[in-house]
Amino acid sequence: MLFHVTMQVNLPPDMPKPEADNIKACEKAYAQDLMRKGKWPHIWRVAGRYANVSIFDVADNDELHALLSGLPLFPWMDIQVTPLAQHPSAL
Ligand SMILES: O=C(O)CC1=CCC(=O)O1
Repeated sequence: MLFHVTMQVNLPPDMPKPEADNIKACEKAYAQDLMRKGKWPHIWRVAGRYANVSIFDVADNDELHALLSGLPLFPWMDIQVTPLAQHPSAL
């Protein structure tokens, strides 16, 4: 199942930089592991925002929730999920 996911990151401005840098490094490693496994085939930066638009390819809602809630940045994210279905005009 494919899901369109928007993640808005809201790190507190007063978080110490070393702590923020460590969380971001953990996030990158976690994300790239899922990308190598084919679970996270697309990620794009939203221009002008600390946000991304991603496509997840997972078995079901429960797998998506498990992957998203495991994100190191999850406690500081607003996440919007849109389930995707086949479009009848798609080739
Ligand atoms: O920077 C972001 O958009 C948050 C993020 C998700 C995966 C990753 O590597 O960074």
